[in-house]
Order: sequence, then structure tokens, then C-alpha cells
Amino acid sequence: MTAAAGGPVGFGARLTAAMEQHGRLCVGLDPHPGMLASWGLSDDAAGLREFGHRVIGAAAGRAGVIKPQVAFFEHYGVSGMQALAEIQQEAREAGLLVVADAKRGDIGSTMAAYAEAWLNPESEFAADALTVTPFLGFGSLSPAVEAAQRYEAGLFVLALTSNPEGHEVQLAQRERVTVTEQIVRAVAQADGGTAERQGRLADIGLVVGATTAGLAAEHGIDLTAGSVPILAPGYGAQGATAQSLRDDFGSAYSQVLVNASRSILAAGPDEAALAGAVEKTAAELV
Ligand SMILES: O=c1ccn([C@@H]2O[C@H](COP(=O)(O)O)[C@@H](O)[C@H]2O)c(=O)[nH]1
Repeated sequence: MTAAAGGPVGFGARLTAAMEQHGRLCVGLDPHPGMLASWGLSDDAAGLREFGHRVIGAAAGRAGVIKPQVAFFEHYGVSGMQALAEIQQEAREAGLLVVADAKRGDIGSTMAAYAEAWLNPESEFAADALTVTPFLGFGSLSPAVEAAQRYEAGLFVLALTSNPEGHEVQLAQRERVTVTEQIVRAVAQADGGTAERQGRLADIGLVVGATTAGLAAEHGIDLTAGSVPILAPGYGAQGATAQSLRDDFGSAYSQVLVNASRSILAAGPDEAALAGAVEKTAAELV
């Protein structure tokens, strides 16, 4: 999506504007079957649509970004993915930026096909940004980086995930440099310093868990380089707090987009209660 005439165009510029207006909360749209049941919704695509519609109603105007967890739609097959396409479109029409959390990663033309599916504005699954995995080598993401540039979209590259099992891979070292640090450096260099010069966030960012940011600091990893946006899942249900985020991200906190899913969704199904949870969480994260 390109912004309205005269507005910011690239993803980093749109995200900067959204965060200036609404703050750093990203509302997670995770229709786990148990969550659908607790909302009294049917365990099918109709339930997904109603769930998405209520989350969008609560988030629009109160937060700048939503993050649908693609797995919870894929679980329902073709009809689930159709519902996801409709929900993403509804969210974008409501003025929300959509980060599709699909964690795609592959090589060559396969990676290019994933990027077309999620970043091309003509695609049924068009999102503003996509989560991607660099564990086939950062260079394997080149087709996605090129697609992001072509379509004024964004990427969030997994660097230090919120789950402890990830660290045996992510904190492994080569010549005393962790895998995470290699990824952080590559992402920081991806736009050649343009975002920093323009005083905005970059189009290509990182995923660093809200629960694990302290480990980045412990390993001396500089998350401020390149003015990259940092998607931080793990707030609330996984244990991170507003104070721990500020402490652990330190001077990188201004770049952080904090995802909260279950801790907000538990307030549903009533849309006013959900809206209250969005407002309360957004206020905690100032
Ligand atoms: O490192 C990661 C990467 C992605 N996630 C995803 O974020 C949400 C978190 O949901 P909560 O209910 O707020 O815990 C979910 O979609 C995860 O798959 C993550 O948690 N950690």
C-alpha cells in the first residue's frame, strides 16, 4: 500500500508516521482455536472473519499496526486463507499497517515467489510487511529485499526470537561473532544509511523478542545501527513488561514496535472491552 497523496510512501516512512501518531503497539491477531471458542465463535472461516473484524474495530485509530499470525489461518485450509486475505484488506482499508507473520524463508525463485505472494500489492495476501527467516543465509533473502524495494513494502528478519530454544542456533558463534549479530549487521547495512540520513525507520527491520532483548545487550550487539525497526513479540503473555522492554532495549527502544496478542485478545469478545485493552496496552508502552 502506498500512502495517500503527499503522505509517506515506503514502509519505513509509513511505520514511522504510524508510530508517531499511535505509539509502538502492534496488535497481534492470533485466532487460536481456543481463543475462538472462548469468544463463542465457530471453529471455521466464519469464526475467523468475525474475530478479525472485531480486532480491527478495536485496533483502528488506537494502534498503528496489526500482525496476523498466518499459521492460525492456514490451519483452516483454503477457507482460512481466504478469510486472512479479506481480514488483511479490511485492516488496510481501516488505516492499519499489516505485518503478515508468516516467517517465510527459502532460496532463489522460491523466495521470490513468497515475496510476490505477500508483498505485491496486487496479490490477494498483500501486506505492508512480512516476517522472514534468514537461517538459509542472509543472502537467500535478496529476492525479498528486492521485492520490498519494488513494492514499497517491508521485511522483519528474525534475529533473536522470543523462544529460548532459538538461542542454540541464534547465539552460536563464528569467529566470536554470534549469528544474531551477523544478521543485525546485515540488516543495518541493507539500505546504505538512507533511513538514518532521512531521520526515519528503515524498510527492513529485525525481530528481537521482548523477552530476549537483554541477551542482545549481554552479547554487546548494537541494535541502534541503521535505524531499523525492531518487531518485539513477547509482551504480556510471554512475560515481558513495559519496564523490562525499556531496560533491555535501552537506547534502541525508540525503534521498537511491541507486539501483544493474547494479553489483548483475552479481553474479547466484547469490542469495547477489546478497545479498552488496546488503549491500556498502548499507554503502557509510551
Ligand atoms: O520470536 C518470536 C516471533 C514471533 N512470535 C509470534 O508473536 C506472537 C506472540 O503472541 P503472544 O500471545 O503475545 O505471546 C505469536 O503470533 C508468535 O507466533 C513470537 O512470539 N516470538
